[in-house]
Amino acid sequence: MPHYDLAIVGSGSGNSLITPYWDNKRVALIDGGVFGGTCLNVGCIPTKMFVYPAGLAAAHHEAARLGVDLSLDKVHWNGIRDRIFGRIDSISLAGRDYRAKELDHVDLYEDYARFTGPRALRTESGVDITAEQVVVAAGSRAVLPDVPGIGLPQVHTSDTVMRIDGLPERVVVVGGGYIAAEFAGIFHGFGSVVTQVNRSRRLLRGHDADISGRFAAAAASRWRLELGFSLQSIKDTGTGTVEVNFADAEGRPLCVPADVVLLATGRVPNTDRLGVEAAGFDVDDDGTLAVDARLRVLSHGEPLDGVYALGDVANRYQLKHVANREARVVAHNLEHPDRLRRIDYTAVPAAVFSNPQVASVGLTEEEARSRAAGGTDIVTAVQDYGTTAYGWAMEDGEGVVKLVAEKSSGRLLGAHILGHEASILLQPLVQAMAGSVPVHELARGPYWIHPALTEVVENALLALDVDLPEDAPL
Ligand SMILES: Cc1cc2nc3c(=O)[nH]c(=O)nc-3n(C[C@H](O)[C@H](O)[C@H](O)COP(=O)(O)OP(=O)(O)OC[C@H]3O[C@@H](n4cnc5c(N)ncnc54)[C@H](O)[C@@H]3O)c2cc1C
Ligand SMILES: NC(=O)c1ccc[n+]([C@@H]2O[C@H](COP(=O)([O-])OP(=O)(O)OC[C@H]3O[C@@H](n4cnc5c(N)ncnc54)[C@H](O)[C@@H]3O)[C@@H](O)[C@H]2O)c1
Repeated sequence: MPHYDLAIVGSGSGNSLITPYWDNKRVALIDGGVFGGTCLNVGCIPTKMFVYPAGLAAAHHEAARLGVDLSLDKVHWNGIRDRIFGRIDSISLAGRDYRAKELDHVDLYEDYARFTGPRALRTESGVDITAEQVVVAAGSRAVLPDVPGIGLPQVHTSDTVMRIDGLPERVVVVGGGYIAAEFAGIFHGFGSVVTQVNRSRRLLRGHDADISGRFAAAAASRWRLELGFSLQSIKDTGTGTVEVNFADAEGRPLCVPADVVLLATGRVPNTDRLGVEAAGFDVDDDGTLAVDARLRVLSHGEPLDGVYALGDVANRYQLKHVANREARVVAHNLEHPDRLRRIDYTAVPAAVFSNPQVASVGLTEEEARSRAAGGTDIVTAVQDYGTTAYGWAMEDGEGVVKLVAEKSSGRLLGAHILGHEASILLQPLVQAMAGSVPVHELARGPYWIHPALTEVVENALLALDVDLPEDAPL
């Protein structure tokens, strides 16, 4: 039975753990899927490679408002698709070949595996592996509603929809989260007729209510949006298209014809496919592997030495920058078992690369008010892009920055932005929250470039009614 110094399940964020430290040791890297995991192959990277040209294609809508006539002549979907995957597939393949062929100390098992003990695994093809230390980086997968027609060839998840042949004329997007928002933006930008249908009445749940409300209004002004409808069935019309059937809480039906259906109804951690019972690993209520602050997997509430988990299988964020940070902590802890470091989840930001973009960090207004200790005053500021010079230049009537802070300390508790380049505008606010820079220092300390769009962030900070110390910058 092969025995390793380190066994890693999952070649996404798990791949980065094979540092030079392991050069003279034996490492098993196990992945039954495409080498490189979700972000590279079917997630962050290809989606954003579609988002960018879709944004260019959508520019004619905005240009008309500004007195510039543009037209969208043609979208070469297959060309765009082949350019994107020509690049991505070769990166994945090169990574695979490097691990499989060029590194003598690494064995790549291209197979799914299940645990038979806390440091023992069996691959699907029956190879038993043991290791001194183990990392579970097995990610998550799309959940599919159990309805008739789910297996039709017109029905996709984010794993397959980016590879379809030809730009579909009519797309139905089912769901109201990140993935639904991003793909509705992509297909709308390219000129497909998009219908987005979501079960709950709120899009981008978990976001600040003002922002999700504004996002829903923006979405409804671009594509057809139906809220409060749950998917019932998908029917083959026999002509190459489908009918997508929904019903609301009262049973009222909604039927939308489509060439392509995208199911974006959430993702679940792959914990259930790992044999966690045999390993004795604890699982949290949300299905993620239970870990301590040092990212050691728990068994009966106690951390297992040398057994770590990271990424979507172990956290509720489902974000690549979180998985990457966790991978750095785990890499350190594997190499320094006597000096274990803890993960810090302070100020984790997220962005939805839809049209418009949404970005946020920290608490929503509702969360801040419900969590505030007695006597703590919560203050908010809402600043429209359209109130700043750059917003005038854009004739923007949609973008907004919303900030949430503690009045007495000037501590920024949350920042929520919707609009052009929201993900970039958010970053100084993330920096401030991570570095505990109070609102008055961030607003009045550094110069803010005039008349850049960042002035909307500066003005939102200045508008927050926080208590100023006497020596606050002017
Ligand atoms: C469409 C889409 C867009 C996204 N966009 C963004 C974005 O813009 N920004 C962002 O921050 N995040 C984004 N995400 C989320 C991000 O991709 C994930 O959070 C991140 O990739 C998770 O990394 P991971 O290492 O945990 O898992 P993965 O990268 O999924 O790696 C897990 C690997 O484990 C393998 N595996 C699973 N089970 C087993 C087993 N039993 N045996 C062997 N191998 C196994 C899988 O084949 C897979 O390769 C997006 C996700 C999707 C789906
Ligand atoms: N830019 C990014 O950072 C990015 C992009 C994509 C994905 N992600 C990550 O991937 C994760 C998964 O994204 P997601 O959008 O699939 O999940 P999600 O959980 O955010 O959204 C799922 C949506 O589907 C709806 N839904 C569920 N069942 C339904 C049904 N039967 N009929 C109609 N609607 C239904 C829900 O109401 C919800 O709005 C996110 O949590 C996110 O962290 C991140």
